[in-house]
Amino acid sequence: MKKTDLVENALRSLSEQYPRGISAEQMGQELYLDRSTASRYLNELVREGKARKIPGRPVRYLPHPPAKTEENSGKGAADSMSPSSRQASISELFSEIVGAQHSLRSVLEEALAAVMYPPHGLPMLITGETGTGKSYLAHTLYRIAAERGRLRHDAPFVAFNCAEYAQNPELLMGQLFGVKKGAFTGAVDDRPGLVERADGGALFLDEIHRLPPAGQEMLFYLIDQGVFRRLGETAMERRARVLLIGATTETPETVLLPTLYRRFSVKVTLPPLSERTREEREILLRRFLEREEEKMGVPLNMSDECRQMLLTYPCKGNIGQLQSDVQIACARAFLRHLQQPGPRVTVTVEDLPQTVLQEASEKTAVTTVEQPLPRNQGKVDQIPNIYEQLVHRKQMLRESGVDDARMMQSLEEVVDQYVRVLMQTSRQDVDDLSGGVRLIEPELYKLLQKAVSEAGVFLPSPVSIHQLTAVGLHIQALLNDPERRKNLSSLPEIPPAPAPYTRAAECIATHVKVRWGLNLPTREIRLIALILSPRDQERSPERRVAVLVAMHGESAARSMADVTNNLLGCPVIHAVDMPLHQPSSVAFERIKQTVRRIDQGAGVLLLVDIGSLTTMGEAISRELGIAVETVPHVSLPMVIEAGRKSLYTENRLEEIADAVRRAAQLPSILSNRPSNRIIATVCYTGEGAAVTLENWLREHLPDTDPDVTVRSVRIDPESRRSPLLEHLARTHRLIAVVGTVAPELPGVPYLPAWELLQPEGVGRLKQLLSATRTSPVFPSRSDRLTYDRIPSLVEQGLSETARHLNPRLFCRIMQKEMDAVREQFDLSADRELGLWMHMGTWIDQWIGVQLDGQTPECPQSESDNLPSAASPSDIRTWQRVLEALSQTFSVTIPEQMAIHLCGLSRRPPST
Ligand SMILES: Nc1ncnc2c1ncn2[C@@H]1O[C@H](COP(=O)(O)OP(=O)(O)OP(=O)(O)O)[C@@H](O)[C@H]1O
Repeated sequence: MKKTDLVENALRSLSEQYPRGISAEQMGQELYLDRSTASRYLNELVREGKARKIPGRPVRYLPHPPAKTEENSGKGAADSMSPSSRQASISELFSEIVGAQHSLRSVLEEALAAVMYPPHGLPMLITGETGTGKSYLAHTLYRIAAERGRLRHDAPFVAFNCAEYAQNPELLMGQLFGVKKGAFTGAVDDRPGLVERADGGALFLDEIHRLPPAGQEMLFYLIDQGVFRRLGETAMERRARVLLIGATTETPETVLLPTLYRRFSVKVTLPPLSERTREEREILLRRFLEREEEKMGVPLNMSDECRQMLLTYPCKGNIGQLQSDVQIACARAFLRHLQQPGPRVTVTVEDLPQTVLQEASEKTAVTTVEQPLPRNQGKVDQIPNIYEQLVHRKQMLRESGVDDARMMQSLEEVVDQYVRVLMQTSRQDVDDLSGGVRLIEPELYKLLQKAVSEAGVFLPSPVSIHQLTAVGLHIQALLNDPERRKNLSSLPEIPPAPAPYTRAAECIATHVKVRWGLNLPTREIRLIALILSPRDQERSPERRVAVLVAMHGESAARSMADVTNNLLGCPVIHAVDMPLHQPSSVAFERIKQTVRRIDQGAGVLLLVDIGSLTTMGEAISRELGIAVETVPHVSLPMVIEAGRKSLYTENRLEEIADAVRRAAQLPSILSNRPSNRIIATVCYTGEGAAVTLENWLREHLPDTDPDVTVRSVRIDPESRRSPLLEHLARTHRLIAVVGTVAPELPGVPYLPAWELLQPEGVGRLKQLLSATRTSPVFPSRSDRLTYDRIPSLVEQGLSETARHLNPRLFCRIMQKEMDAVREQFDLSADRELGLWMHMGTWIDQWIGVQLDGQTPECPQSESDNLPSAASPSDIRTWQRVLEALSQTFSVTIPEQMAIHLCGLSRRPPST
């Protein structure tokens, strides 16, 4: 409805109350417009011939032609407003609403005019993105209408979110309009609906577009004629008078029936937070903090950095999100305060939810890098993405409820580990090239040298080429990879390094900013200082076992090391070649120097071929005081095994040596015997789930297939590839890959781990075995899966694959909620295991999808379309589980999921 129409209608309905005409001021008071605006509209009506002016002081206006006397003109309600209340200004009336004087002024004027419209207000539609304050506005309007006499002072306010029952239209309509006994199965009594409860007051329907067309039509009649019927009744005999306020996040003209849409006389749109002024955002933040402070009963303050971030991050969920982000941050700070009491609670960036940091850094990343970047893309892949690791670790720890001190310690470990990898890679680079630096771009390296030499006068000890290369690798990875720049702020607080190194790091940051426009925040500068400072090397000793291959010949050792490093995708094997003409004293010296250089504090595994080389290890160990374990008769499989095992810091020197000796005895699975059958078990580490599965398969493989070898392999999390797996596929008959992650390996059947523990999975495996077998078949052993093993199996499975979900927490919720499902669907343990993994995997994906700002979608399966539809009680059972998961992980679960799960959990037809 246009404002002039509003004024015209008001002029007509008020003409009885003001028989001598209404002045612009009075009209303004009635409609909460200022005097000049009311006067402008009244004069427009005069020009259009819809009103006439009564000259005098003040000038008055009457409708033209004169209005008919209406019954129930709303006189009582209007009269009950005191003159002073009529004069209350918008900002007084909406004193709680931030923005009433600026961003929201015209919206509020219009909305107020609608609810105050005689006799009982006009139906109104509020649109706006989620969290812009639609519900809040609706409630405030109702309060004003009740306080100012447009509604009874004790009139009800009934709010209902139509999305809540949207998947069950019958239930939704019943909730809203009431139910006649017997209207549908389960309607055992006559039941009034919300419309009846709201009679005489306000009915707020959020997400009104989720009402089915029949419901929208009923609403239309309710607005238009004040009549409705309960579900199951045939005649529109019931009457109710409600002030209807609808709200939607959608474009209403495209989602509402045109009849209903048009029936909303007033439509207002609330602006998103990004369109509100900085001052308004500041007031909102202050107000939310005050509320939290009041709840805590302890003085509260916030660090400047944190405040700044809350005032500037995009905050896609608008005011609602800002409010909940503040609440979460305050709750975390309060928890810390309880553990370490002090005079006040201080909220810092550390307390902010991950989404805030992510959104903030996305924004920074977009704006900071303006210049062309050095390109050395291939090399970036060797550097782990510390930001992603931190985000992941933080989320896992938070969900597991660890305290802040442990969280900090754990994040520091991630940083330490990262610095170690940088240092190790830089050593490799520098050593292998006899002094040259090849992994980082020359321009970047020169710039680092320049920056450090500018600060050099202050440095107590010179920065080594390794340290500088490590810094270069880190910065280069940042410059080349936008994904890393997105999460810059996820670094934890790093303790400051001694001032000279911080100064050197600042110099580097300045040069990087000038050359590439990349702004390195304080934490980044501290990380660089940490790498540069000598203290770092003491703080983070390298703990991996180093592996050295030493062999007679021109290039045998080097080429074995190269093949292995290539297969493992990591430079883990060092090599010393011993040409036949070289005296063994020279070889001894070279090996000794190499051992000294590559030892990281966990010892060196020396793999040699024959002769004098087999005894050198012991002598070197005695001389250097470094643990050296020698394994002779080296072969490629042994080098690969050594490399694989040394990648994990938990493996000790003797364990790796033993594993390598065992590999020497086994029939070589790497020898070129393409007829040998092999099953690879895979996971992201090659050590966790892959090894468990390897053991499981060895135990469960039928005796009829003694030739099948099972081999655990690591899959690279980024590329989902594994050179070793590809190698096995070339050299063997790779009949299946079983694991927690599907590798990129076309043509080889993949069996997810959890499927293997279900009858279908075992069946598939048997088929694969029999299809590739040449000998006869014997029955296999039975699977002894019991219900109580499900949580630990699923936790283990998910911990290999889940990127966002906390597997333990997930299993805890499932343990609590699944009893009802098990009972209702009569689930066997193996089917249930499959369902747990299925759900865990999907929820993990949806959290990721949601973090990317997208909407989760329901998986599809053939059973979804089976004719035997799920019963309401089946759906409800699954809905309860999904609700618990949705709340715990703050993830929106697609509505269809419950039906999808009903399909999956339906008993298989008996055969
Ligand atoms: N103008 C405002 N001034 C002060 N607080 C506000 C304002 N607008 C919203 N809020 C606060 O933001 C919170 C979220 O607002 P609200 O729930 O009304 O948003 P919404 O648009 O209805 O969201 P949704 O579409 O998700 O239901 C409210 O609890 C309220 O405290």
